[in-house]
Amino acid sequence: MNDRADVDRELDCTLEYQSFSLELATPLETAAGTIESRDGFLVRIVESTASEDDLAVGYGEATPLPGWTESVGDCETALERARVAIEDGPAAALDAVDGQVAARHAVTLALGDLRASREATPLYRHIGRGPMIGRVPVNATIGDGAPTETARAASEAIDRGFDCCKIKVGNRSVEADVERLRRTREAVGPDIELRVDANEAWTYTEAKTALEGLADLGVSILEQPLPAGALEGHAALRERVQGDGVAIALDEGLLEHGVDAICEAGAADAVVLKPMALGGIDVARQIAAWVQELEITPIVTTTIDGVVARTGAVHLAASIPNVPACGLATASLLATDLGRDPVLLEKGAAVVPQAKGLGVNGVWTE
Ligand SMILES: O=C(O)CCC(=O)C1=CC=C[C@@H](O)[C@@H]1C(=O)O
Ligand SMILES: [Mg+2]
Repeated sequence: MNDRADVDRELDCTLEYQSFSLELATPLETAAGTIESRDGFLVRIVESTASEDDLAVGYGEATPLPGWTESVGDCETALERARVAIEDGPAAALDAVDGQVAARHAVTLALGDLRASREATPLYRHIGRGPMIGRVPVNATIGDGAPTETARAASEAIDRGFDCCKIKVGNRSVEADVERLRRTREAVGPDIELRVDANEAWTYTEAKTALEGLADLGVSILEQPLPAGALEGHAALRERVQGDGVAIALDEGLLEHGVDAICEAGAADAVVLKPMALGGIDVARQIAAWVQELEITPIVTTTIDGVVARTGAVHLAASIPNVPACGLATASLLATDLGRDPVLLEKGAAVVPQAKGLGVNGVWTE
């Protein structure tokens, strides 16, 4: 913090971190592999001044994911650097985690939580400076499974109040995946939004074939059908699907190419913003504002994180005007969590915490 008040306050910051391991209730099957557990670090930053009672605390979470972020080892090394560097102030701690996206996510989230708490404002209003937002729309996340299993999981999600489901594809033949979506559409009816995520699994020909079937089933978004590098391929798919309602979203492609290249190639209708993979909700918020200027839709998702990072992603989504359904309802994928979840899911939306800061408590083990 560098406003006038801070100089007068002689701020003193400490940073600590604790490792954790969270099992998934059921492994999440994706075309990029199976996610069985989430190992990471809880981060706490305490800012104090000479006066005893002037203490502020912020929490962050670094949950590396292979293929998306640095390794757990590199993350821990970066956090140790930040633990020492913060004696010279928050900016030094940020320098210490530069280039390590999960570690930077944790430090920036803890600083954001701390600063928003000092402002006595919810984190989403601290980062977006926008109006009060009560809820953000969310999608259910459904992994790869047999047609009957997929249709059942989607029906259960609808029964729990969701009106949007994102289904993992790309592990089977295109015909088998289209059949999975057909059975799901039969089970949930015409009014539920269905999206699919292929995690780079298809060739252009496979994606073209899939799109014909998916369009007939009213699928709204096809996420990352081709390898991350294939910008021209995604642009060509977009030209093919003009008017048939299937939008192309880039996820891994955003991390590979960035916004400029995607926009220049005309490769995406939407981009997926994963704060953990982008290095923080601050970075993701800037990208969201940028792509909305370019009439590209931002969609926020977790990286199947603990409650601290997941709640940070909810605040990020709440700070983005007119955000569509986001991949934030991943708490149920975890068998255990870091602490109580301040985010209630109801009627297809996440109720945004209005407490000061992040709004997560009881996660730190003394
Ligand atoms: O978007 C969602 O519904 C939840 C997040 C999600 O699907 C993912 C999180 C992390 C890695 C991937 O398996 C996957 C994705 O590719 O979007
Ligand atoms: Mg994805």
